[in-house]
Amino acid sequence: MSMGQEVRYRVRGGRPLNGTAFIQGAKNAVLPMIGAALLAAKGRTVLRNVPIIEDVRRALELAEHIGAKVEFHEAERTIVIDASQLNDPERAVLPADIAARFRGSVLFVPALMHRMGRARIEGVGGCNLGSRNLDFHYRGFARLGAEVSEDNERNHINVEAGNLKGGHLYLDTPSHTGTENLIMAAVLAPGTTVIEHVALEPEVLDVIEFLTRMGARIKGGGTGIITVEGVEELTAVEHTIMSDRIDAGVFAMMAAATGGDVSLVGAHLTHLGVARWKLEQMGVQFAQQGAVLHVHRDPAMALRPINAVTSPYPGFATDLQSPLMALATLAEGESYIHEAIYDGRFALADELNKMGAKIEVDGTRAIVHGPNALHGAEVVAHDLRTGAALVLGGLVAEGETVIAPGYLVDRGHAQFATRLAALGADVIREEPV
Ligand SMILES: CC(=O)N[C@H]1[C@@H](OP(=O)(O)OP(=O)(O)OC[C@H]2O[C@@H](n3ccc(=O)[nH]c3=O)[C@H](O)[C@@H]2O)O[C@H](CO)[C@@H](O)[C@@H]1O
Ligand SMILES: C=C(OP(=O)(O)O)C(=O)O
Repeated sequence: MSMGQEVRYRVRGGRPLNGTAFIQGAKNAVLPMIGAALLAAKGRTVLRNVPIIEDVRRALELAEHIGAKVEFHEAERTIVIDASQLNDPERAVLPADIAARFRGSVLFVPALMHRMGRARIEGVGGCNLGSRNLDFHYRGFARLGAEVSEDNERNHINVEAGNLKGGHLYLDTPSHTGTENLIMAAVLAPGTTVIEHVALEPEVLDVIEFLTRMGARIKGGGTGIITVEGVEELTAVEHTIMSDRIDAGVFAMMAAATGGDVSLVGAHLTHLGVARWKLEQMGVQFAQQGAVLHVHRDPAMALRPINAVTSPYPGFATDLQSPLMALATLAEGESYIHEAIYDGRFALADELNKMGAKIEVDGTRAIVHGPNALHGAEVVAHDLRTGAALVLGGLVAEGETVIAPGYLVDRGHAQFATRLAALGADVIREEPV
């Protein structure tokens, strides 16, 4: 696609962010919850506080494709899902044209296994961040009794799952979606399943809460070891999705970059983990007042440089590494960033360098030589968070920054331009005509 035919973000820098912004519901909680809703054979699931993002639209298309009835009431930010008709094994397919557009598609596999006895995965997408294997998922399904085979010629994965039963599972590293997927595979498998070395992310706990409300028996959320007692059926229930800590982190960093003063409705400091402390060290001031997080950065004080290493929660979130890199270009001195989750998440550095930054990358380590006066440029959003980080860069750059493809930003941030404009930023989302 050429730049003229796609959504792009156009940002003119120089205005501090001030005012109140609403933090969206969590992308990385709603996607597993849509997968979990498909486990209920009766009734209608109601999910509230749903972010209006492209990944949710793709997930709903996928749910319809396999036979669910879905309604997305956007004004109410509510999804209603009826999965009672998920019984045609011929439809147990995740087609590449939808599934390859977002990572969360892999979270549909447990529902296909339990409801239809099989699954064929023709593609799984997600941001291109280097190698992103799914071996922990498939190995776990196999230990629960599924037969997983690879069709190398077509690049498909076939899963036969007639008789799942509880088992002892583990993850090599605490994979976020891996944890959610193995829990969902276990909740309807007869017997006890123990899963060791699981993820502790707040979204995982929200998914456990949702599944528990549906009737699942899950213990140990947040401890690193989870025990699941299989139940016979799950019921459709109502749930309000937690707020998106990455969206909150991005808005906080944008306020920091511009020397602004914002109130983030729904944001929680505790969900930021180590990112909170790193931003405080840089000179950002936080105050939690109930469900509102106040963020301030004194424009008269220079931002301090920082060292950060990404790691699973509560470590510094890899999804916040990109906006941190953009913020660090403004800090007085050298910042060191080590990306320890993904081996290819530094595509942002070259784009920021086009805007006047001085960032050196060596494998999974980067040095940001600040401070730099950024200037506008035409830049490429290689992935979702690179896109958001470039919008951050644009907010402090001299002149105009044009960021494309905007689709990647729209995958994960709802009404991004509208919310930023409400804070006083000059950001426009341009649609192709
Ligand atoms: C939809 C969703 O929730 N996406 C989030 C989720 O992605 P996702 O769940 O895909 O990330 P994981 O935690 O699984 O991946 C972390 C690391 O483990 C590796 N790995 C993972 C699974 C596996 O079977 N084999 C394997 O080797 C991956 O290649 C990666 O290097 O957590 C990431 C890490 O916080 C975030 O960046 C993503 O925003
Ligand atoms: C990497 C991300 O998402 P996904 O796992 O959906 O690609 C992200 O949210 O930054």
